[in-house]
Amino acid sequence: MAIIDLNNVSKSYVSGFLMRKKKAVSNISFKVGNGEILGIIGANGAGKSTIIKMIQGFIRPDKGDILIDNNKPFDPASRIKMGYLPENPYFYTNLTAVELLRFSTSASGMPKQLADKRIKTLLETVDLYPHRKQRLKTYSKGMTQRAGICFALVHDPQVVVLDEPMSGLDPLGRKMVLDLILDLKAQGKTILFCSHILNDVERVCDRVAVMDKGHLRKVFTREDLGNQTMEEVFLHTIEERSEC
Ligand SMILES: Nc1ncnc2c1ncn2[C@@H]1O[C@H](COP(=O)(O)OP(=O)(O)OP(=O)(O)O)[C@@H](O)[C@H]1O
Repeated sequence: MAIIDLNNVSKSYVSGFLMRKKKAVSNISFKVGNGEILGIIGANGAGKSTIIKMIQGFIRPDKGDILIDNNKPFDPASRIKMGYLPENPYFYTNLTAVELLRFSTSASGMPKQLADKRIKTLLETVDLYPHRKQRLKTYSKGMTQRAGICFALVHDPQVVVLDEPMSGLDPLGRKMVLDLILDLKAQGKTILFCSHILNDVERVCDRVAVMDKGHLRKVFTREDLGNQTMEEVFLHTIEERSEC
């Protein structure tokens, strides 16, 4: 059963002094099944974040439909099911990590005892527990990224959407997050994530979608890769299009 379902979705932005319309994504259709991990890869400006923002219900498509477990993205029934890590997480920096996460658990109505246990486990998993009482303004980029991952997961969402989850992380942090993603998969969560780090995508994704200049060029499984690396398939897909 599809948990994330995009059907013929297009989105343009209007910008600049002349208010020119520019297509960010065109006629995108794909589904992510229950318990599946789909990776989206593509060059800068390919339209990955635009897709994620529409799935989150932050912006609406001009054309086409998006359903999250049969509900529209901006429906509260969808929002409560989703956890989201933005490309550049930014939080109110006078909060400590624990205060930030308590804000999310109380907004989602999680009982306090369960919330405290979950906050502790997550902060330990990403190695932030010793820093839990520090204000976020004292965090490094990688620490903020790890706090953002906890914020995305603390209300125990069924659908997890991660925009560049490895951004700013050192090799240890990257491994930590990859293990966390695999653990979420083992729990049966549905995961969509964008990354420029193709090795990471190859390690964890069941299927990979290649975006290029607002178009979905190809969706392939790990088995489809055969002897090729993810980088070879990616470059080949992009080059094929530019030759057309
Ligand atoms: N708010 C906006 N206003 C105008 N144009 C925008 C806006 N957001 C994105 N765009 C344009 O839409 C296109 C797709 O951008 P998007 O951020 O979705 O790409 P991306 O694949 O996530 O890129 P990156 O890998 O650099 O994060 C780009 O041409 C970008 O300039």
